[in-house]
Amino acid sequence: MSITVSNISKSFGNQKALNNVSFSIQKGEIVGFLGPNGAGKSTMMRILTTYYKANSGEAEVNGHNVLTSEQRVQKSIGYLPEHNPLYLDMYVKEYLAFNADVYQVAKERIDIIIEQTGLTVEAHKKIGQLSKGYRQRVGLAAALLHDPDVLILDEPTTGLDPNQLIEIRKLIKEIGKEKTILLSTHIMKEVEAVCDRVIIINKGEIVADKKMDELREVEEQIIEVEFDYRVEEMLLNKLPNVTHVKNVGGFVYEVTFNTIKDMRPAVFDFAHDNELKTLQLSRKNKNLESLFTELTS
Ligand SMILES: Nc1ncnc2c1ncn2[C@@H]1O[C@H](COP(=O)(O)OP(=O)(O)OP(=O)(O)O)[C@@H](O)[C@H]1O
Repeated sequence: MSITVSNISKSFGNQKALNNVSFSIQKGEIVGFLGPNGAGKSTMMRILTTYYKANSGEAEVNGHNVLTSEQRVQKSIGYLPEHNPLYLDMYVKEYLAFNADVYQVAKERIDIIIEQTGLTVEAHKKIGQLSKGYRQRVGLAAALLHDPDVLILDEPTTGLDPNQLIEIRKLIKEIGKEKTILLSTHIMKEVEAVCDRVIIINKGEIVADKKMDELREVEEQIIEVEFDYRVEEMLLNKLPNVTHVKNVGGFVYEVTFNTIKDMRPAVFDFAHDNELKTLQLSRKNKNLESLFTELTS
């Protein structure tokens, strides 16, 4: 296992930021750590990076205990903190050289990392002159310099414009081919775009831990349909793969199916066969977004 967290709790004064949190991450996984503001994502990440000490429980990175083998843990981890603090007056290369010194990394690594993170054309500039997207690349480059096995990225795309966002997600996915990544976010689409697995945290507790493939497979489909007249729910229940029918007011019905096949044509044909007119028909998917809302609202 690259990361193992067992029964971690952490309080700040009276406030419990993490309550008995456990999960593990295998080598090579890209895991999204998803939760609303204040859920405990950064706190968990800071415990893994040894910046915070937990009140109870245990955590290991690459088999090294965060309490008893701090330095080994730090060597195993590349960390991009929230808000990516950088020295804006430093040149990109100068900043990476400074980090290489701190980590006692050979200077040759700098050019390799600059290329890997797509910084080559901007490498001669001062960090303060770079766009936010390129500043994130510098943060990622610094986190990767010592070639860690595990990357911990705290909200790596916050504040980026849509193009930069796509670029940085692409880069993270690319890096994820060789590293284990734990990435925090409150954007569900980000998890869908980048991750193999999602761990949802709410109020300091893990409320879901699922593989993205699993989520896609169990996708439920809800069709909202409005007819021009009342229909017996019993009749709608006879449609194939129906799990639930609900009248949501007037002649509007919500029909839930447990199939990924688009059931709109079947509902349309149903109306025709029963001499009803379809006034409106729309399909909603029970995807990660609804799971997140259900578990965290
Ligand atoms: N150093 C601290 N001192 C006091 N309280 C803290 C400290 N760090 C975190 N907290 C509290 O712990 C809780 C969890 O915060 P945390 O920053 O881990 O959440 P988060 O999920 O990362 O949120 P966000 O998405 O807003 O960054 C919050 O209520 C926060 O106020």
